[in-house]
Order: sequence, then structure tokens, then C-alpha cells
Amino acid sequence: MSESTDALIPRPRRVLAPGAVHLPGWLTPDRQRELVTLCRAWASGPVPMRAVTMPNGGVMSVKSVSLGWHWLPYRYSRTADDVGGGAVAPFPDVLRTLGRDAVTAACGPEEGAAYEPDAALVNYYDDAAKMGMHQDREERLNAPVVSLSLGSSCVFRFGNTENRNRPWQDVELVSGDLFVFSGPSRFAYHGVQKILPDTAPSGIGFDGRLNITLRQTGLA
Ligand SMILES: O=C(O)CCC(=O)C(=O)O
Ligand SMILES: [Fe+2]
Repeated sequence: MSESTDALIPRPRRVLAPGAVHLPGWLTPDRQRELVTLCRAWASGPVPMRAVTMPNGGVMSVKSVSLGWHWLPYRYSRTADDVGGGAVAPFPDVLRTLGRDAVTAACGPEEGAAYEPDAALVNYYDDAAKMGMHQDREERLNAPVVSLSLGSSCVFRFGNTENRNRPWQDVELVSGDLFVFSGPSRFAYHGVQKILPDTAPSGIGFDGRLNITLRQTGLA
């Protein structure tokens, strides 16, 4: 969204369902660029970005890299078992602080202070990539999931907690937006329907969309 459109049509904070909070423009442009630079470094190793192969043989269109704990369907590992088996990079302090700030903004200071994210997923979407409806449910706790968007906008589908079907709500997630799944919405189904090409803010420094998802696994 261009800056002028942004100014004309304010996007207020929205609670889509109890515990599902969308905070548009939560990251400043400087913070967005800083995170893009960090994502580039995280994507360069020790574990390379890869498209996950699902148990049915399908290959995801999104490319991803994990920090802290490596996610593969449907479990976490300290080693990148489906990409060479190397050790996963440690969970970065910068994301721990960011996660707490995000949960504080969405849920309040008590939940923010208690948040101990230990797994991050950096997802890269080219203009054709999507993510099917799913739950984030490999975690043993119901601590919030924090989701940050960078680059091109997308149509994000926020569903219900029962199944991948309706009712759902389609929301545009724009560069800098924060979305938090917490409380009764922690295990809601969700997905990315499509990327909206050529919508990234100027100067963001890459094509496509990046999503950073933070989770607290409850694993030791
Ligand atoms: O890209 C997004 O906004 C969602 C990513 C997601 O749901 C996931 O990685 O589990
Ligand atoms: Fe997810």
C-alpha cells in the first residue's frame, strides 16, 4: 500500500475473534528494513532455506528456515533432519524481545512478560506462493503465536478452531503488520491465499513477501 493510500485509509487495530489480534503497521519502516537484513542472514545458514516436502510427497510453494527449533511436518527437532541434519541456529535474542513486545501490544503486559518464544520460522513467498489452511499445533503450550509481515501484502485467511472450512475471514496483511493468535484463537486454522504482487513498500530491498512466525514450543 502506498504511503498516500495508507494515510487516507487508516487501518485500525482489529480483533477478529477473541485472542486473534491484527495490529496494522506495528513495525516502523526502519524496523522492517532491519528485519529484512536479519532474514537474509538467517536464510544464509547454517541451515539453508528450503521448500518443505509434505508426507504425501507434495512440496510447499513457500520456502522457509527455522531458528531455535527446526520445524518439519509435523514435529520440531534441534537438527535440520530434512535438510542435511545440521544443527539449527540458536533462537536470536532480538526475536525474543520483539516477541515480548508484540504480545504486550496485542494481549497486554502480563502476557508479554511471560512470553518465552523459542522457535522462529522465516517464510519466503514469491508472487505465486501460498500456504494452505492449517493449525500451528506442534507446540505443547498454548502460548501466543506472533506473526510479522514484510514486503508484499497478502490475503491472509483466518478461519475457525474446528476445521479448515468456513467460517473464515480474509484479511490483507501489509508490510509491518503484526498478527497474534492467542487464548481461544491460539489454534485457529489459517493460511495465505495469495500474494499481492508489487505492493511492497519502496526501499524494502527484496521482491515477494517474508513472514516471521514466533512460537513457544514447550519443548526442553
Ligand atoms: O505467512 C503467514 O502469514 C503465515 C505463516 C504460517 O501460518 C506458518 O508458518 O505456520
Ligand atoms: Fe501457521
